[in-house]
Amino acid sequence: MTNSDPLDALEAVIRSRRGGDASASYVAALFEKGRAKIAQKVGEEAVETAIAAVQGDRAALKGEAADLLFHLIVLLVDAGLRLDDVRAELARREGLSGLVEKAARTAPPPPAPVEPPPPAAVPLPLGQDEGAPTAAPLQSGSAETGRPRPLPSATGGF
Ligand SMILES: N=c1c2ncn([C@@H]3O[C@H](COP(=O)(O)OP(=O)(O)OP(=O)(O)O)[C@@H](O)[C@H]3O)c2ncn1[C@@H]1O[C@H](COP(=O)(O)O)[C@@H](O)[C@H]1O
Repeated sequence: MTNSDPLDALEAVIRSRRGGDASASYVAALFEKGRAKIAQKVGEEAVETAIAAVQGDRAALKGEAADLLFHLIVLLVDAGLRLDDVRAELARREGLSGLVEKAARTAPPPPAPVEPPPPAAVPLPLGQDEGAPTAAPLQSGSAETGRPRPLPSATGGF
């Protein structure tokens, strides 16, 4: 099978260099140095890419972007990922505006549930003093503890 995408072809070559002769292959030497070194190269190339862009140097930007992509693929391969994994992630995001996604990320948390108000005092019927028996309370107490039970919420409880 032929690789028509140059990035796929490059990924295949990079993959084939794992465990190779570090004295004969830059990629094999990178793998040998380890993930921290590869990640450092990605960081350096990213900074150089950004500098070239800010300086408006299109030729340098093209070269640095190529260096960045190359080292990023080495890092992905070292981490056991494929370009197809990145493509799938980008496809998953297709159609989701970065502005919408960011707004959802920074949305304030929903308000805390409101505690029900304490039960209102039951007014005494006219002519009845405090010592006399009163009407049954709106809220019945627990038979076991005598403490008032919490009011049920409108939605059936918390
Ligand atoms: N696309 C590239 C590619 N892009 C950049 N580079 C190398 O990446 C290095 C980056 O340059 P720097 O000056 O930043 O790095 P450095 O100073 O050499 O490295 P450090 O001392 O910082 O570790 C250079 O040596 C470039 O030649 C690449 N090396 C290889 N490839 C591809 O990878 C394939 C396999 O390469 P080998 O494994 O070397 O056969 C090649 O056929 C190419 O297709």
